[in-house]
Amino acid sequence: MSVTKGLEGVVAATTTISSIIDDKLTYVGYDIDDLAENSSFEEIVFLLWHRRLPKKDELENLKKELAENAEIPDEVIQHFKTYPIDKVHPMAALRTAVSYLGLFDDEADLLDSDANYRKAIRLQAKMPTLVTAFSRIRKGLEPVAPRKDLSFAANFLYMLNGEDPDEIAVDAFNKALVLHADHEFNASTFTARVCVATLSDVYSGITSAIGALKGPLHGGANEQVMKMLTEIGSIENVESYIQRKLENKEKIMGFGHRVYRKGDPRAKHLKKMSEKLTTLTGERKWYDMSVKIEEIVTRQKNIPPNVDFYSASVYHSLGIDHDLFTPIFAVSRVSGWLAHILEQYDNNRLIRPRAEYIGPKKQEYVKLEDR
Ligand SMILES: CC(=O)SCCNC(=O)CCNC(=O)[C@H](O)C(C)(C)COP(=O)(O)OP(=O)(O)OC[C@H]1O[C@@H](n2cnc3c(N)ncnc32)[C@H](O)[C@@H]1OP(=O)(O)O
Ligand SMILES: O=C([O-])CC(=O)C(=O)O
Repeated sequence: MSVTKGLEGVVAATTTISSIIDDKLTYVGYDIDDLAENSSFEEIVFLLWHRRLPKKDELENLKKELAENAEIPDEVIQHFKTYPIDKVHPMAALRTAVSYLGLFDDEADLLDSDANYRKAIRLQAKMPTLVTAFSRIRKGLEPVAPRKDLSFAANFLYMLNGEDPDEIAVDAFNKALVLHADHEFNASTFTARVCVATLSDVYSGITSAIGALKGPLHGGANEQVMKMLTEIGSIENVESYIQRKLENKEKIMGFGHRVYRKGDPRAKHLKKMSEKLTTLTGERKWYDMSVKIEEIVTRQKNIPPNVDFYSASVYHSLGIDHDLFTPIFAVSRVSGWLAHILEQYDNNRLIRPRAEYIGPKKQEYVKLEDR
């Protein structure tokens, strides 16, 4: 047996959902650059789940289904109110809430493909409501009910703040959702697939995926990037802060990737958005500091930024609390997780690799009283 640490380069299955080839990302063969410039997030959801772009009426129908399923049970709202609100990270709250939500879905344990598709709609529709309801409850505010006349992106911002978002914010948020929707066999998607490959249910798959996304080496990095930017504080401090980190062999959050070598194709879109939004808010320093960090890390380590780096200053500029950055990633990525879960069920085999045992062998058992 040969072991590849972290399964680097190991191809674990086939997929028709997304690909990363020669540092290019596609969803069902469509280049991420085209999708980022042109698509609504709802179109991406359709594309990932049906492997083709929707016609107008199909898109309208999906939007309607998402809008009609966006409300969450009152029990879930009341449940949030029992959480130790000032200690709980929103990703932990989301992980718990998705699991809890499953208890109220009569079809939770039905595994036929129609029931699974209906659950996919319900979960995708409810994720923004869960995140925004928790965010409001912990601030002592009542949750804002979803509206049926707003796009997916606009509805999120509306439910978060309780007021109509402006067009620039909606466009930026929509683009961020498009860019985060799927990414081949990343850690959280793989986790979801491993879970449902036991023929466990969709809610278990998504709950496991949220747990995996939460870690700072994966989706949790976007919050850590903003923490770093806040700690640095101003452009004059960038050089010494980053040098110190590199000398101490600490990782710079938002840099590096297991698959991309020349760079993450999503980062340039977020960088452009960061420049635009930070200029508009009069807080361009976050963008300028980020650019300087990028210069130093690429010059010294030749490690380019990933999707999490510039998304931090984008979300900050949209007025979003820093610990909601990763839940927002989940609001988008649940579309990819669901696509992969449905693909896994369609052609399932238990996922069960081997481990090479390197511990002691042929040990002789010694009775408790003789040890
Ligand atoms: C949505 C996402 O999940 S994107 C990734 C989000 N995560 C982050 O931004 C956290 C920071 N980045 C990292 O920790 C890593 O680059 C990962 C986890 C993304 C990829 O990890 P791996 O493929 O296992 O690479 P690994 O950690 O082995 O790094 C390889 C080398 O590059 C260095 N390196 C990798 N990333 C960084 C970084 N961000 N800062 C400094 N050095 C780094 C490592 O120290 C290592 O150097 P060495 O060979 O001298 O020991
Ligand atoms: O693919 C990965 O390893 C991580 C990543 O960029 C993502 O999930 O978007």
